[in-house]
Amino acid sequence: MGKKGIRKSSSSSTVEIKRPHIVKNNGHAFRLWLVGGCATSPSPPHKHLFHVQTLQIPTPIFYQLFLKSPFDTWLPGPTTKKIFHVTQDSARCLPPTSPNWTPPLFLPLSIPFNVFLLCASPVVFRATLLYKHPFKLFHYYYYYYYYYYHRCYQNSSSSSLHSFSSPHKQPFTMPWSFASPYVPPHHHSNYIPPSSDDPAHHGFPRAGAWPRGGARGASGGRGLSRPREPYHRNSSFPAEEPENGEAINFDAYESVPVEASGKNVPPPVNVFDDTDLDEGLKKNIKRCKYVKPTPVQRHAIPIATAGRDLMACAQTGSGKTAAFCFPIISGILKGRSSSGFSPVSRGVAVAYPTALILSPTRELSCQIRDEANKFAFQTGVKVVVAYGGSPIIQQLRLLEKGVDILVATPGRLVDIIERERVSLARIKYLALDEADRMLDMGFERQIRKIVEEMQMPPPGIRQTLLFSATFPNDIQKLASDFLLDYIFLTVGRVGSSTELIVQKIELVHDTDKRDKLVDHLRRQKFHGTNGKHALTLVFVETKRGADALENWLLKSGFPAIAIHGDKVQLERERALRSFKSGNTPILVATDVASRGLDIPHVAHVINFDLPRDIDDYVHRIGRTGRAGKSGLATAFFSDKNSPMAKALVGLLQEANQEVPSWLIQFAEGSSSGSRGYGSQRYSRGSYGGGSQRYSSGSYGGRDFRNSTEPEVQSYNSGSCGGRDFRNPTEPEAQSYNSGSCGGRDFRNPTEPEVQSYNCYGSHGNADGVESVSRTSYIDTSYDMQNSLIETSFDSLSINCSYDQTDVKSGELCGGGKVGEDGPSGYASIVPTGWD
Ligand SMILES: Nc1ncnc2c1ncn2[C@@H]1O[C@H](COP(=O)(O)OP(=O)(O)OP(=O)(O)O)[C@@H](O)[C@H]1O
Repeated sequence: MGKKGIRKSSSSSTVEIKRPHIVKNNGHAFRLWLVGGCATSPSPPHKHLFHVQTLQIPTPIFYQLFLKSPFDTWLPGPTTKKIFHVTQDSARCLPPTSPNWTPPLFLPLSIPFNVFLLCASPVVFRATLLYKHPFKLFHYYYYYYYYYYHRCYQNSSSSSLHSFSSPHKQPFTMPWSFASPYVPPHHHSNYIPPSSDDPAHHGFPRAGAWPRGGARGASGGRGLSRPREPYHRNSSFPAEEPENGEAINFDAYESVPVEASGKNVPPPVNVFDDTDLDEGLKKNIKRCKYVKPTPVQRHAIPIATAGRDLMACAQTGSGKTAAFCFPIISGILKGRSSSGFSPVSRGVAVAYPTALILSPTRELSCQIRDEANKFAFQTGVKVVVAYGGSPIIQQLRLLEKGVDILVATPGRLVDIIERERVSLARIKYLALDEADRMLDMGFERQIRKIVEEMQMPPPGIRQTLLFSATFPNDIQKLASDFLLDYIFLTVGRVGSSTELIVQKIELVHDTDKRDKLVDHLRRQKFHGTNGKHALTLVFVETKRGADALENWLLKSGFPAIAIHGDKVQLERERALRSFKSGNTPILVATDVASRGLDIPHVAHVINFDLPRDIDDYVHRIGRTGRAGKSGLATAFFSDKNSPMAKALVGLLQEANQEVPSWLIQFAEGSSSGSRGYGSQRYSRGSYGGGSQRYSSGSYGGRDFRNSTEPEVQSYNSGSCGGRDFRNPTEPEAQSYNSGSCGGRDFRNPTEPEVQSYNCYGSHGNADGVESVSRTSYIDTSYDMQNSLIETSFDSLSINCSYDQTDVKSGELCGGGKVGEDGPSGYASIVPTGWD
């Protein structure tokens, strides 16, 4: 398909699809892919919509047309032989029950949509797409359809297809298992059509007009009513600066412990203006209202812009994404000429990205793509995401147009490389987000294959940046294969996001967990604003458990939705969107949602089932208490979790949390031997033994090189989250803090090269010599208390806010502003794919 069959019409903004691609034909039904926009689109393509203006069916036969609209409902088109027009106006003016009513179709560039046609014989379709410049993107709605339609189609006999043809009076209802729960706004009694001169709406209802239930009621899947989704505000299109910011308390980071180990560590910066970043990028940073760099950014950006390899371990929610995106975007802009794509002999375009960012989950990849797009706004840097669970063809098409930064999950990347549609031969920057997860058992082989066997330039030629909130020594050792003369950076008490997250551990019987959960949820409802629940993320162990709990919560009247790896991508994305928007404020999740996802205003994380690995616990609770906000994390601890007790005790102590006495007893009991979890890791360090890691009191990881601690620079006086495994005796570490940090360089078992910065601003080593034993610096430069933080470019007004209740009392925390259509802030999951 591609550009073939598409003709640019006389109007420069209109394209005509001459030969739509008929994907399926069983004699009765066709699914069309109208893919035409790319022929005429100016860049950047992803920010443009095509509006289907007319759809012509010239064959004089009886037919029934079903259109899949962005409103997620199959609706019958008119039974007529004449040309009919699908226009915004007709959709708006006519009641949905009118025979001539058809829903408007808004198409993002080059994304197919479905037309479902029942007719006696094949017909030829023609459609005209009217190019519209969007203020908002709405495209995500209709990619339900691909999936639902596909399943419906495969599972339906032709007789059931014919049952579609009772048209007009009410929307077509699919079998329950295929039915989308979405109710088009036109069916809502309180729908207020937007005025035509309101560019922000383009025929879509206002946010506040979206009800939670819907006319279709039970069609919302499994007979249980589910909150409906509002339209999505795409914030990757930063056309406007946010109108209202939100004060975030960054005091929490004032004395954050920082430790950097390695040779010649570049000094940190205090403000973005002091960095060597590209000017265009700096403008975008200002647009993001990032007033000051977060601690990890202060240290990581100068290291990365100096071209050094970096392994960085910093608290959840502390801004690691920007810490690796900024240097990459800036580097690309500075060395622009070497990027691009070139054709190969077979005429198939091969994309040559300059930067590759790998992440473990699809949702996180999308989030990174969106963040990167935001930072790269108007710089011309092209960001493309590739992830499984969505049609590869769309991703290939985008890649054909060129890519500077490719964000990908490993499996899909390997697939694309093996199809020879992407080459890694010109990669200058490789970043691994959640690097410890990427190098853990599940992904290691694939990552090695990508990094070592697929033409990627070796360390030294490419720059490698590894980031996570946790970095166990064994993973550091693996990761060090990909790095050259790297710096290991730890920021903060990595295991716990300092005291921002109040952690509560409750002793419960397994059979009582649901009752306990209900207690918490009721309390949250009580504390929510306007009767809304505060956003609550409930983690369970298994996918079946997630489904079961979701169903049970729905039956009990709680607006819940589940996300897990067995759900198709569309369902996963829908669940996340619905949760983020506040429409379904309870998300039941497996660990698929535990890492990286930046969901503003998650007030409460409940570990309904505790994870088996303390690192997973750290990441899970890190979904709240982000970017300086407070948060609450509750864990249900039952007998079977006793092997976790020691790790938990250590973690709670590290984060200055209250440790229940019964938990200490469990910890002591399990230290006498019964761990019961086989060879699984529970924590790092001193509580462990043999091959098991239980705890060390020092969370998050330390540079494994520092078993002698050769080159550590310490920037604060705390106990940091990690240590360089290279520095066991810490001879060369630069220490910016005087504590046990969240990670240590595994290279420093004896810490031979420790560089110490006792107090930020008075760079520790009086003689300026780096290779001295650690001294400490207090990092006081990070005071953003009064800065307005608003990461969204979206200017929709924010009306009400959730209560910020007292952290100490153990009540609901997190707070933040929430509008009628959900919390404010950057809605970072913008799905693009189809399943
Ligand atoms: N300098 C800054 N000023 C204000 N807000 C920031 C700054 N840097 C990042 N943020 C915001 O902080 C939030 C958390 O950032 P991010 O998702 O990058 O955290 P993270 O460290 O990657 O977390 P995780 O470990 O969970 O992946 C985001 O909403 C981001 O927009």
